[in-house]
Amino acid sequence: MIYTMTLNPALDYVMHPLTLDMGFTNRSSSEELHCGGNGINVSSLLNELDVPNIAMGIAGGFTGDYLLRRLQEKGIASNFVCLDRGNTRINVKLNGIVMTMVNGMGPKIAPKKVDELLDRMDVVTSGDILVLTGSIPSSLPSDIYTQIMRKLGGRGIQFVVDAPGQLLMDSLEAHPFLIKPNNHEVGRIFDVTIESPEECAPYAHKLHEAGARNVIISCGAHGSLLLDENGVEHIVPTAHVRLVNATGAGDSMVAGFLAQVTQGVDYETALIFASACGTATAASKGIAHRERIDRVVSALYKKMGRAIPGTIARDIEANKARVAAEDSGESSEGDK
Ligand SMILES: O=P(O)(O)OC[C@@]1(O)O[C@H](CO)[C@@H](O)[C@@H]1O
Repeated sequence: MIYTMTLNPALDYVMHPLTLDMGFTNRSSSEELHCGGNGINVSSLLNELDVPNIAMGIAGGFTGDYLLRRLQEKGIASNFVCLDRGNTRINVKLNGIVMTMVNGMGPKIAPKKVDELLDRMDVVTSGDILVLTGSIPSSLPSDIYTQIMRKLGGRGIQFVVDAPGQLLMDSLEAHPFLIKPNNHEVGRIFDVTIESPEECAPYAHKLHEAGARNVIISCGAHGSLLLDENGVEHIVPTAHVRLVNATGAGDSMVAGFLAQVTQGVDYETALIFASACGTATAASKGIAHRERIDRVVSALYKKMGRAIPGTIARDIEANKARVAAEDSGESSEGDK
């Protein structure tokens, strides 16, 4: 089973302002509300791909109730500690000419709620994957990810960590199965400016030597690099799409990679699929749906001049058949 952990979930309120003049009232042309927070995004994409997973975390107040209800409606299994006071944050994403984000701080979390969460983590057992991703609310100890990994260490659990700066570096002592920073985050860690996957390679090796087993570094439209646990570098480009909203694109990559490697697929194929999932979300309002992922997978293989591997091609065909069957079911329902 794959578990995702979102300590500071959010409702992502996406606005599309036509202007952004500081000090004046600006008007948005449309708005959307999505369930957010990195772990929840990973769970949402896994759910699109029908990969069993459970979203864990801490939620509170009316926003937390809404979030948990939406997860349930979408069929995403969850195991959240509920706060007695305080609201899950609302993160504002201003999707104008330049994307601007204002992320909330999140509610205060009482120590007994942290203990409750740590107790609940005993459900994660040998053979499971635990994805630790996203910011840590300021009222929680800054080493909470390390605490969780130490508590669960030695139980045959694989950790995936997608966190900024020191949080990521501290996690390496637990030899995570996968880390996935982007080029900017890696640049900040090593105090360098890097754009392309090729430029990221020396830093991926440093992260590997420091303890990470697989290192993916995403570089936006420049593509992405995977240094796998055998020390082999893989570089894939990005399919060309119209950018709609990059929020959750990195989380979608993590989900896409896990969806493939848990089926025993080779690392290069998993990276290509991960890249397509990230791109599909960047081209979507919210986390990508299955149909768009399939279209982007096909476009990416075409761009690379390669045939789609059999297992993925069969999944795409099966999904097309499912959608067609649902559509014809709907139209015959409508005829009644
Ligand atoms: O404030 P954090 O925890 O660093 O980031 C939270 C967040 O920006 O990340 C996700 C995208 O990856 C969004 O769904 C969410 O709003």
